Amino acid sequence: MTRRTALSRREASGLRVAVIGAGSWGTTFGKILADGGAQVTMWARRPELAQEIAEAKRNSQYLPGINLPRAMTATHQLALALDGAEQVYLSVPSQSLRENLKALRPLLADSEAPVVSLMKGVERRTGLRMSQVIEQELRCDPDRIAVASGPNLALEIAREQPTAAVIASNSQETADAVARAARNGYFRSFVNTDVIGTEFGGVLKNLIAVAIGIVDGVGYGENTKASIITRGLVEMTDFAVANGAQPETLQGLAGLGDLIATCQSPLSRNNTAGRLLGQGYGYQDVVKQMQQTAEGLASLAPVLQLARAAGVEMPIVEQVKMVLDGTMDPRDIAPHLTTDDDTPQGERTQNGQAGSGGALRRAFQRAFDQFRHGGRGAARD
Ligand SMILES: NC(=O)c1ccc[n+]([C@@H]2O[C@H](COP(=O)([O-])OP(=O)(O)OC[C@H]3O[C@@H](n4cnc5c(N)ncnc54)[C@H](O)[C@@H]3O)[C@@H](O)[C@H]2O)c1
Ligand SMILES: O=P(O)(O)OC[C@H](O)CO
Repeated sequence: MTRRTALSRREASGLRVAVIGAGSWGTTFGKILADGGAQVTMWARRPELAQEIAEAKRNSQYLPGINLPRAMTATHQLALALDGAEQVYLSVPSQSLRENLKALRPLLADSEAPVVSLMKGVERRTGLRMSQVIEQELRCDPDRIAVASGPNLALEIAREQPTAAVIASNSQETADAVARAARNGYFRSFVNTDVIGTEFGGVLKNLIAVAIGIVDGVGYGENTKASIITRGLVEMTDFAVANGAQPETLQGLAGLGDLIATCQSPLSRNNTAGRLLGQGYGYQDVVKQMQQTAEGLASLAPVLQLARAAGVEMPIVEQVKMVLDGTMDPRDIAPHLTTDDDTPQGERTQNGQAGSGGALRRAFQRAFDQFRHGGRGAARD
C-alpha cells in the first residue's frame, strides 16, 4: 500500500460495500473503495474468478500484474455479496444489466443502500440510460441512485495513477455519500446532480472513440483526429443538452475529460474496436476479437434513434454506424461540419446560426412548446 493510499483509508473506514461484476472496471472500482477504507465484497459470475480474487488477491485475466487489497473479497453468490451491503456498485456490460437486476431485486427488497452505476452504455432495446434501467427494475426511489463517470481507464487506476471522476445523483446527499467512499490518495470524486449529462458523457465519448479508432486504423493523422474530437464534443453536447443535460457537464470530467482519455489511449476497448474496423475487419470479426466490453458498439443505434427523435444531427456518429454496418468505406470518414451543402457558419451550431448553439436553442424551443401545449409534449423541431 502506498503512503497516499494509507492516508486516505481512514475516510470510509469499515463501510461495507458490494460490487456486482468483476471485470476490469468492477475490480478496479472495488480496489478504489477498499483503498478508501471500505470492506469490499465483489460478485463474480464465474466461481473460479471469485476464488482467485478472494484467495490470491488477483484478477489475472482483467488486471494482470495488479495486487488487490486485503480488504477485498469475492463470491459468486449474489446473496452473500449483498449481505449487509451499505452501498451497491454495478459494473456488468450494459446490455446485461436488466437481467442482473432481476436477480438482485428480491435481495435488495429491504435495503435502503445507494445503488451506483459504473457503466457507460444505453440499453439497445429501450434507449434507456443505466440509471433509468435501475430505477425501473429495482422500483426504487431515484434519490437512491448514483452514477460514476470520468476519464477512468481501469488499468491506469489499478496501477494507482492519480485520477478524478464525477459522482452524480439527483440527491446531493447520495452523491456525497458515494463520493466519500470512492475516494483515496489516487482517486478523487467530484460531485454533481446532473445525472443525465454525467451518464450521456460516458456513453457518447465511446462513440467518438470508435471514430478515432477508425481513423487510426485507416492511418490518418492528428489533424483528422483533432477535428473529429472537437466536432465530436459538439455532437455530444448537442445530444446531451437536447435530452436534458446541463451543457457544462459535457465540458467537465464526464465529457471532455473522458473524451480525451478514451480517444488517446490504446487501452480503450472502444478505440481498439474502431481501429479494427478501420483496418477493414467487419463487425462480426471485431466482436470476436474483443476480449472485453466495448460499449460503444451496442449504444450506436439507440443513440442515433434518440438523436433523430430530438432533432439533433450527429454526422460523426452516423458515419461510425455506416462503417459498422459496412455501408461506408472507413477511409471516407470525415469530420463533417454539416450534413447539407451549405458552408458552415461558425463552429458551434449545426444550423449555421450564431450564438450559444443549436442544441440550446432547440432545448429552449422544446421547453417553450411544452409550456404552450400545456405540458402535453413538445413539437419536433
Ligand atoms: N474498463 C474500464 O476502463 C472502464 C472504465 C469506466 C467504465 N467502464 C464501464 O464499466 C462497465 C463494465 O465494463 P468492464 O470494463 O468491467 O468490462 P469487462 O469486459 O472487463 O468485464 C465485464 C464483466 O462482466 C461479466 N459479464 C459478462 N456478461 C455478463 C452477464 N450477462 N451478467 C453478468 N456479468 C457478465 C464478465 O464476465 C466480466 O467479468 C462498462 O459499462 C464499461 O463501459 C469501464
Ligand atoms: O475501454 P473503454 O473504451 O471502455 O473506456 C474505458 C473508460 O470508459 C475510460 O474512461
